[in-house]
Amino acid sequence: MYVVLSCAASIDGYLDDSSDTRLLLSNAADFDRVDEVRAGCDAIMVGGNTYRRDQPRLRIRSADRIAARRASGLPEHPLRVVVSRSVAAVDDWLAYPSIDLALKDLEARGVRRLMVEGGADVLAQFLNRGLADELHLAVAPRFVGDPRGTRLNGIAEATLAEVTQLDQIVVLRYLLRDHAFMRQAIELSKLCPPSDTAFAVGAVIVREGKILSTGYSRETDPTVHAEQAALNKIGDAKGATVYSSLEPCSIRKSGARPCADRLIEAGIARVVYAWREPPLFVHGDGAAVLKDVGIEVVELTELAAEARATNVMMGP
Ligand SMILES: Nc1c(N[C@@H]2O[C@H](COP(=O)(O)O)[C@@H](O)[C@H]2O)[nH]c(=O)[nH]c1=O
Repeated sequence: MYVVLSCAASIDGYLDDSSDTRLLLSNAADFDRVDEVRAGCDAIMVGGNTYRRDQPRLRIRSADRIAARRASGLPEHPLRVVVSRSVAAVDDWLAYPSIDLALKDLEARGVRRLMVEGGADVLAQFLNRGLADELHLAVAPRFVGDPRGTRLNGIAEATLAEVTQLDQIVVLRYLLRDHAFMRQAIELSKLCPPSDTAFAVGAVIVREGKILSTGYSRETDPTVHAEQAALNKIGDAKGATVYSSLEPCSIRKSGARPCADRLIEAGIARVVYAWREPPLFVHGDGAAVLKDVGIEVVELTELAAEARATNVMMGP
């Protein structure tokens, strides 16, 4: 299940103040954006406090979006879910005593995309436990300054994927799994048969939060690169993200087709790498080649040392 966290915060990071009335931080355009995200999901979740205090409707507002869902065979609205030990299910709401039980049952019900709209406790649990794929944060141009209000708390690693301005609101879209997938790629690099003349690299190909394929250097023959090995195992990688512990190559000493070209040809949408290729064997600029054709490229410099450590020829 792909999990999208969505909330609006003040400049000072508050999701809500301590008053009984709902704090509206979004503007009309932003509520419309939220409506679009809702329409793309199978279920929407809130916590018990939000359920009690806000009495949220969690319905799609746009008639066009409802019609589009109906036309594609979906129910008009996503399922409505509350996680709380004390709230009982009413109307068509689904109530669960814990996030774990909710996720298990929603998965069984065929929910593929879940949106979580709050409150702070539920969002923090998803962040702290690494259960979420994306965070959409709308920042409103005001301060709340209420020490008894609730803030967006949590410990997670995030990369910025998109910034949108809707009049006075800035919407930040963060991806929350890049670091975990990169650590998996680095683990794969440890499986590479040793070589003094080539790097040890691991690669993971992911689409919509699911791993499509993995590979590592020299996995299937003495010259194969990690991205190439991973691509070779699947027919379709269109729109996927490739995590590679090393920047994809743009030139190969052997004259073989560089990985950057292979990634472009496969229709890869996004490339994340940890370690920029040092000019040891060739002078590569894979990242630039990929960016030139409009592929989103992200460098996780904070994991570069870990990716490099597998390569003993680089010295300590
Ligand atoms: N106030 C606020 C949000 N509040 C969220 O929306 C829910 C209410 O949904 P509904 O009853 O369908 O309008 C509420 O319970 C809370 O989770 N969301 C945002 O994007 N921006 C905002 O400023």
